Amino acid sequence: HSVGIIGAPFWKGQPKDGVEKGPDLIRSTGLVEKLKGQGCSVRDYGNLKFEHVPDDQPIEKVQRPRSVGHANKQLADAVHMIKKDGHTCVLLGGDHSLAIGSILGHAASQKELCVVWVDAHADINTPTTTLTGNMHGQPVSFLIREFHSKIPVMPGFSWIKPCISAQDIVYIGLRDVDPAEHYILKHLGIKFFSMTDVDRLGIAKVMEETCDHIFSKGKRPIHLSYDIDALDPSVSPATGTPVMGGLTYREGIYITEQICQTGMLSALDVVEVNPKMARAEEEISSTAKTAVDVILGCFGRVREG
Ligand SMILES: CN[C@](CCCC[B-](O)(O)O)(CCN1CCCCC1)C(=O)O
Ligand SMILES: [Mn+2]
Ligand SMILES: [Mn+2]
Repeated sequence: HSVGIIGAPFWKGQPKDGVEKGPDLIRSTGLVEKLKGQGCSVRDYGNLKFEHVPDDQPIEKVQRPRSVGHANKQLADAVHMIKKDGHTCVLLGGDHSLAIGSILGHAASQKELCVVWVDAHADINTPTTTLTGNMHGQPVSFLIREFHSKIPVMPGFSWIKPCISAQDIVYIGLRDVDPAEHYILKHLGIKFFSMTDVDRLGIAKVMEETCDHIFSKGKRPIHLSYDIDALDPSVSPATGTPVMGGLTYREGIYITEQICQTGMLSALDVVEVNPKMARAEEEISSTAKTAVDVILGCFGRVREG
């Protein structure tokens, strides 16, 4: 595996500071050394520098829209470059609004990509349906073609062209979905495995059905967007929007082992690690270590040795 790492210390998709410390916290937990230790070649492209966007007043309810749009344009260009350099791209967040740039940058180099979105949340609010105005709850609505007439024009977002269709994305781990989001998921017929489905089917069947769905017309590059809050807060408490009843550590790692097995992983996001949301040092280290283990599982680490 050839891995290109990019850090995006960005927090403006949500209000809680600390998530911008995610990239360096994950690195300090030994990510590069451990990837090399399991035979990967690794290039760390460092962290993006996000310049201040002045007068970034809310638009209706949407908070910090210009900063989010600008940061994601920078990220999209970086991810595109990393893909052209021939790596599987690993984005270290930062909040989940960064998936806009990560997936668009990925799509610029891989036409037929599909998305596996591992998250307690659907992140599919539009600027109109959002209840909080936080853009980390909206990225998917900017990416899906079926929405194109439903997203209001916003400054900083004119560069965005949706790059996937509703059937190109599968969710795993949903357990805190807003009513408007649920309507959108059902209306667009988007495939999802909630925590109820994980309980009913078991994670092995969930992954089997996920791969059947995304590969129904043949294998294609996968973009795995992994929100650390998909995991149970007992495993990864240091995050901004924790929700009880999440994936176990084993389920979270099994997902990565299965995605790795397809041989089609082309880009990975690991987002929403926020050390300031921890109540104790152990909570920071548990969250950071789990984030590293998620990445190692994507690049060939198997528990049998
Ligand atoms: C479920 N939608 C939320 C959370 C988005 C989480 C983003 B992620 O990247 O961490 O997944 C929450 C909306 N609720 C907040 C509490 C009151 C009811 C609405 C939103 O702000 O849109
Ligand atoms: Mn998310
Ligand atoms: Mn989430």
